[in-house]
Amino acid sequence: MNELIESRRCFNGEQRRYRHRANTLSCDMQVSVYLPDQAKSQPLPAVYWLSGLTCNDRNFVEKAGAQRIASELGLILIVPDTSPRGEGVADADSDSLGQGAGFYVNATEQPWRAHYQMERYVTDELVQWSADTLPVNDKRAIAGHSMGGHGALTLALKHPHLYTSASAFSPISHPTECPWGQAALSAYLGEDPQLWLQHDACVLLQSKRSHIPMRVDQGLADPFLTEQLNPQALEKAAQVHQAPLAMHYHDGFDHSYFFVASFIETQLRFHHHYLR
Ligand SMILES: N[C@@H](CCC(=O)N[C@@H](CSC=O)C(=O)NCC(=O)O)C(=O)O
Repeated sequence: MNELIESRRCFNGEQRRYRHRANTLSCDMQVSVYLPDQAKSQPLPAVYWLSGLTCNDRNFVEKAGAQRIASELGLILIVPDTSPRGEGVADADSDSLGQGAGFYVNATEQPWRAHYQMERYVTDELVQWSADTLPVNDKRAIAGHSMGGHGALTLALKHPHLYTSASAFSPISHPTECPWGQAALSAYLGEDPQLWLQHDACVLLQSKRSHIPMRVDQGLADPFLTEQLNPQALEKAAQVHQAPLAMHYHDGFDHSYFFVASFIETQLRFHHHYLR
């Protein structure tokens, strides 16, 4: 099953929504896609956007205002949901676990492992779905916010052949050492912290020599800055291991999509430079 379920004119392009059967997740998934008009005459590069806790595929496309600059630059935006969904899919009474909180890992533990395979979904099935469904070329970037910023950085570091560049707003930078990350990684991967290391951008920067250009934007009025996000740990790991990370701090900005909307143009121009 692969259906176009909504299409609306937006700047010089179309804001679409698809529903498709996701075999890796064993459920149906909704994906939002922004398709600039340039795609009518040539295949275009794509930016994959990964959203944060409590989000689905709509938060970014309705709040970030990314379509205007994507239409100018000729970038297709591909925005998946943040977890598997449905009545038969395990859930938790928490904003940071279960539906809306897939953390972009492949769960190995019960009751999660039957559906929560978000790393494989994003890096494998969604890439193939995009090639089969959309006028994409073979250039891709990945970006995200908060939990999705963690996803963008870790998936780019683990799958560097897939992406030309990666960026994040307010990422959960060191999930093995923060409450959101520890709760999710222990549930999805088991209690042994050694099993979590491959899903922490700070650790991946230490163990892999990364050449992928990365940009992070972080608001300094973000209420989650110290307890959950820890951008300084990421900055330090990148410095020590000479990884190409540009960290930008912004006075007065919080964790919301008002912050994302303020700098999404900067991040899309960053990706466009490498995708050309
Ligand atoms: N209530 C939760 C945090 C909810 C929240 O702030 N979600 C953010 C992402 S946080 C990290 O992944 C978000 O994007 N919300 C949707 C939106 O449209 O703003 C808590 O405090 O634990």
